[in-house]
Amino acid sequence: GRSLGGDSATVTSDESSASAPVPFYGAHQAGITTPAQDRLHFVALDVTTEKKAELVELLQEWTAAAARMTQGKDAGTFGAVGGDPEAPPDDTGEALGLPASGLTLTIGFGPSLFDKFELADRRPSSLADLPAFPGDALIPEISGGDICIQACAHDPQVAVHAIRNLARLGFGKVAVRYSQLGFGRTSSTSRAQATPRNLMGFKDGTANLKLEDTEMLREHLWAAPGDGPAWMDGGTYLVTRKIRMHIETWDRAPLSEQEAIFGRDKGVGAPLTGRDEFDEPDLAKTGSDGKPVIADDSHVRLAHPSLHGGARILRRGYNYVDGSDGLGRLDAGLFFMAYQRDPHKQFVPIQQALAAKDSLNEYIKHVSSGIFACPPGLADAGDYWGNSLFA
Ligand SMILES: C=CC1=C(C)c2cc3[nH]c(cc4nc(cc5[nH]c(cc1n2)c(C)c5CCC(=O)O)C(CCC(=O)O)=C4C)c(C)c3C=C
Ligand SMILES: [Fe+2]
Repeated sequence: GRSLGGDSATVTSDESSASAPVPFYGAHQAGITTPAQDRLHFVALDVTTEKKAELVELLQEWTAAAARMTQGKDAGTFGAVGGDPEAPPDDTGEALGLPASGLTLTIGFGPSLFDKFELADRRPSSLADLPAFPGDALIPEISGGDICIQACAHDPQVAVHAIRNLARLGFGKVAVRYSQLGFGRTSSTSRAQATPRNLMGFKDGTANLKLEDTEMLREHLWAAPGDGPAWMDGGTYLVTRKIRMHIETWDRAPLSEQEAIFGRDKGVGAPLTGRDEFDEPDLAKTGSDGKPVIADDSHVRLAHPSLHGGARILRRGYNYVDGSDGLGRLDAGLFFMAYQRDPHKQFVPIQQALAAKDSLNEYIKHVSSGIFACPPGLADAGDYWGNSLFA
């Protein structure tokens, strides 16, 4: 990992997979199909400089720092303690001695960025603002953003360090709009991962798109040539929704009601029509009362691809607890993140169905929303975040 004195990080073979680095370069950005790490620090920023050249320069500095930090190195070449004692260090230091911890840094560009720097004609139609949904209680101050950066790692200190150093580099050019910490990944994105649980106690991620589903990822995740502007080929679109849970009310709901809401069993995670977690839900099956076993207003039925022309999304959300709300209730829920080829054909119809009649709605409230275009991956150190957009 990072050692005192800066640029000498090495990865030794005895490092466990939780501490090992994830490659930064590749056809697609890391942090999307990367098996979901345990921790999240997500930040949305607004561009404050009016000079395009300053923004491009920042994106280049960010890319260099991200390439270093994801490999377990300091943000800058001198490091936290290796530089001129009369100057502020080029790394803040709180990750000294810590390994890469699976850190991934994933960038996305929000619709509002394209109102600046005469970028309007480069804005993909898939990046159109999301419509309002019934029940939305969005707080503008924690929604939107010109740019987002998702930091995921197995160590929260490493994720926080990465975002802090990128924000530091952005001083005077961008301003942090909001940021969100998350824990306990609420989705598995690989078949090798056990399915984790959300704060309602249910397994979350069972029917998710997984990195092994190469064919489905091509169809549902990655923007392809002809989809939109060429700068997004090989990229994908991120939708974020901060969804607060009325935890105390939920905790007083009977188990049978909780299971009916999701259409799945709480222990194993099996559909109410099956026995094992990965059994396919049988949406046509009726019980002895003649009603569907998986209720018409259950979450799994309303979100199921069969109701949305086969649309699927890659969910990659995290649990959050932001302390308590001053009224004796936990301020907690799900920071939902989903990647897809076109949010207006995937997230939007699914969320329209959920917002209209999901029985879960009694227990949740959407308080923040974001949509971002995440460009393709970088080939090598000569490339930088946003190169395909600004070039
Ligand atoms: C619009 C997309 C979705 C939102 C918003 C959403 C919120 C949300 N979900 C849970 C918990 C579970 N979701 C589950 C399945 C599931 N959810 C979505 C979409 C949204 N969820 C989809 C597409 C699916 C898969 C449907 C299918 O193909 O069967 C499950 C079941 C287990 C699983 O497959 O992951 C749970 C549990 C919460 C708590 C929540 C908001 C707080
Ligand atoms: Fe869901």
